[in-house]
Amino acid sequence: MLHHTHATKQFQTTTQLQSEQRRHIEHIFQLGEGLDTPCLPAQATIRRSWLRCLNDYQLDPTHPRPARVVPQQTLIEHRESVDELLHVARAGVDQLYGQIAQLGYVLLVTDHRGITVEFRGDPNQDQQLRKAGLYLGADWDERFAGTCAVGTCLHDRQAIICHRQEHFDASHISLTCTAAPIADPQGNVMAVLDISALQSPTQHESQNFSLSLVTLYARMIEDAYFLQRYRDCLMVRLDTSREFVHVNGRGLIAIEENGQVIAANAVGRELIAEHQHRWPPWSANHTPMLGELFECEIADILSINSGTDDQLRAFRARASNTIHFISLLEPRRPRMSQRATPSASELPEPLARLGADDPAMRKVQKLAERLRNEANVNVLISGETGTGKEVVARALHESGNRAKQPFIAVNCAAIPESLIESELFGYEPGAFTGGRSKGMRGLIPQAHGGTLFLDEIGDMPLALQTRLLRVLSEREVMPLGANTPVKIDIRVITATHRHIEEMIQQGEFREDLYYRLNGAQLRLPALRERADKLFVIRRVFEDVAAERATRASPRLRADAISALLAYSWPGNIRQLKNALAFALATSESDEITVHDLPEQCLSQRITRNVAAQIETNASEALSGSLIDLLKQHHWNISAVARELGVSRPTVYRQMQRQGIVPPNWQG
Ligand SMILES: Nc1ncnc2c1ncn2[C@@H]1O[C@H](COP(=O)(O)OP(=O)(O)OP(=O)(O)O)[C@@H](O)[C@H]1O
Repeated sequence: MLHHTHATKQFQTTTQLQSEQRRHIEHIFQLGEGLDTPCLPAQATIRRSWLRCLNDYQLDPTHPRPARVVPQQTLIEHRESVDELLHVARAGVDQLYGQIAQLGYVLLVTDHRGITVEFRGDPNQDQQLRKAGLYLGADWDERFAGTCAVGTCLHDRQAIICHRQEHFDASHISLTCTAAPIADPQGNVMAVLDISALQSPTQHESQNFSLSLVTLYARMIEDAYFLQRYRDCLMVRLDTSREFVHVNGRGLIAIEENGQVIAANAVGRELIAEHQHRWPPWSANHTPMLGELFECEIADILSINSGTDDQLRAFRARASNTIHFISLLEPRRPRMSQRATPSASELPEPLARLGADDPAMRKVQKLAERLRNEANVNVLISGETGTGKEVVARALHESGNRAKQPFIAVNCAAIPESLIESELFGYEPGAFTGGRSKGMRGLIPQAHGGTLFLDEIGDMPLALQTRLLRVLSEREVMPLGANTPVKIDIRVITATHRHIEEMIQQGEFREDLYYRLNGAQLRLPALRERADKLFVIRRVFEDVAAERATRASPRLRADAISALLAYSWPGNIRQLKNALAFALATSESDEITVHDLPEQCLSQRITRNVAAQIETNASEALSGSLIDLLKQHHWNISAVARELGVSRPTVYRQMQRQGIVPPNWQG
């Protein structure tokens, strides 16, 4: 009997919902036809979004779409792109969820494309939540899901409630969702924080508190991310209330020691905007001095911690004439030339030098530390071009017990296919025409006792892969023309920027060799993803300046740092190094400013297909004049690569494509 009543009730609810959905669809069409009735949503943002759905995205309200959850691999890629943010946000996400879980809400964090990359919800409601799209991997892009809190928040870049019938898609009209954007230090939305519930009271006002809560947490996460990003910098924290500066100072501004602003959080950017009387407020090309924003000397700011008991001081903002209370946060890490970090100091020096505090790099450093004396574990280093694969291979070698033995680096893309075998294995006198009369000791035997680093392993021809496999399993090589094999004891490190798994599927790389080489894998992060980007910029600047050794001590000004931080670096550390070398070579003063940087570093951030893009750029740059350039540089490939701002392998690849063979390789 109980069962029966329950079934009847469910049936009524379903039919009731269906008629509500029909009415909802009618309302959407009414708006589309330009009618205005009291049943239509009051919020202008919602109305505009409905019209976008109808007119721009051509969504059909009569065809509600089931929630779309992206495949696992795609989800992993989306998560990776906001990995650092998620890491920083975790505590805030858990705290917020702790406050709303009892009220029947779930919590979502999406990336800037609307894909749910973090989720908290009641596992007992798993089925229903998944069906409603309240799930890890769910796609809430407005163009797909229609008007919804996440998608519309992403479009309008502001916090929003999307309550029940305000959703566009009829299958979402029982949901209530509230979302707020999370912006990066440049003000670009990089994620959205959302809380949603399957059921809620009908009144819109019931969600006002959700809006305050989500907005508050989004700001806290944004600020935590900002503090993490700029923790190597001096930072001022400010608020118009003296009591709140230390606990919740709303403004954060990272500065150089001379008071030059490097970056600011949302409140800080507004303050700068007031000063600059323009919008958008933030431009890497124009960063003011703190003394331009407030009536103060930089010395007043720098002495805050020692000057007053409560460690804050009041300054008047020049633009608004309001008083701000300012406290000073010292950098958490040692500045500029102090290289070691507390955790890094436990690492051997060559490994500690690789990074300051980036989660992916820390993983690499820790794993390398464990592997440094494990010569039997072959290490594969992967990462985009210019991320420092060879530098890491050397650091691994130098930190281990083979440090005093040879480190032989072989670029498989740089040696012509016809010579690679003799170069690697060596040859006996008279083994082939064109060879040296005394024969040659191959690169593999040269690495005996030490480390052999095979760069661009994906470019090794298939036939040679078979021979390499044999060398690795038998631990001996047979030089060309020799009768007896030579015993070798080598540690093998390989590197690639290609997807070897895909090459295996296409039959271009031997699977058994891959497993043999991939005893452990070190994945290097792209420069644009590194949390310690500032450290890398400063470190590379020091290296480049030291190499030149022509100036006393050049300085990188804050405006230049800010531009370098904002750029996406498709060519990674190599490109950064080239940009800084260019700036040092062409600047007329010891202070490198944003105006000294190559123009490309000031352009918009590139986010997609970066590796492909640099290859294309390189191809274009190289297409006509490569042979002339090579002749001009007396066939010095490194010099040509430097001039073009590309890697040596890229030059080699282009040479291969264009059939150019250096004179000393022609038999
Ligand atoms: N941690 C670092 N600190 C300073 N300079 C670095 C660091 N890592 C890399 N570099 C510099 O960046 C440049 C590129 O490094 P490297 O050749 O190791 O990259 P790669 O990943 O092997 O490149 P490719 O894929 O093109 O072979 C080099 O000039 C190197 O000195």
